[in-house]
Amino acid sequence: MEKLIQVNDIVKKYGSLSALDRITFTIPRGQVTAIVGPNGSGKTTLLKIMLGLIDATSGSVSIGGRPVTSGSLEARRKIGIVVEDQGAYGHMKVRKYLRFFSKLYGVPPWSRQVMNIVEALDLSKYMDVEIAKLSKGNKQKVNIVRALVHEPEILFLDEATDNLDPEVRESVLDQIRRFRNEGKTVIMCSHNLHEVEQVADQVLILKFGKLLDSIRLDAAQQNGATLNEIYMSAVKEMVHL
Ligand SMILES: Nc1ncnc2c1ncn2[C@@H]1O[C@H](COP(=O)(O)OP(=O)(O)OP(=O)(O)O)[C@@H](O)[C@H]1O
Repeated sequence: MEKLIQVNDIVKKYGSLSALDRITFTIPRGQVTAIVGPNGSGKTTLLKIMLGLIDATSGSVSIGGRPVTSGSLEARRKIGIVVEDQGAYGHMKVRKYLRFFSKLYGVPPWSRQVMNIVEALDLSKYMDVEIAKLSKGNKQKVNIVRALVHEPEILFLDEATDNLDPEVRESVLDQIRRFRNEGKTVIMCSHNLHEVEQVADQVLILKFGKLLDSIRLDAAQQNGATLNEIYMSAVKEMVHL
């Protein structure tokens, strides 16, 4: 498997708090990696460092062999990001918003692929509605389409299926599978282990900023273990010293 992302000995401190404590792992190209762990275990902090949105206290991240630091714009063109509540553009109608982001990335709006995603997420009927007036779930769907307008190579999702009804959640999981089947790479944080089990190849378990385990799901499944069992035993064993 080709290594795409290398995370090496990352430490992130907020004052005396170690939000991340010597985290090292690799992410293979063309696979789905899920980061799971209890609230406050450091998942979002880790994603932000991998994206170059914040700097680590020490350690390094590279994507495709190139170091990521805050402000490394070149890497960002290859990346799509879905986080909850991207705020700011609420006054825009969905159509204008998506067109705006296509322009920003210098890609033509309404490629067949983008239209397919709009349809798959059942967003067509909301194209002329202001984003501020959409339900949380529909806002999140717009976030997902926006993250894909420039056809990125790598998709980062932070709790992306929160607020989605079961049917739409399933279509988002389908989009993740489709993306992966095109040889692209997905990194997702989620509290929903059932969902993770359906789409992930690799699962990283964090607690108190430490990486407790890195699991290949196909191997775990061959051994008859469910992700829920593995997760519960890992997080219960780990106590804060
Ligand atoms: N800007 C900040 N300043 C101070 N502490 C922070 C900051 N951002 C995060 N933290 C702390 O770092 C730790 C890890 O937070 P993080 O948001 O990465 O966890 P998480 O695993 O994503 O949590 P959740 O599952 O609740 O979203 C927490 O203790 C959090 O309070």
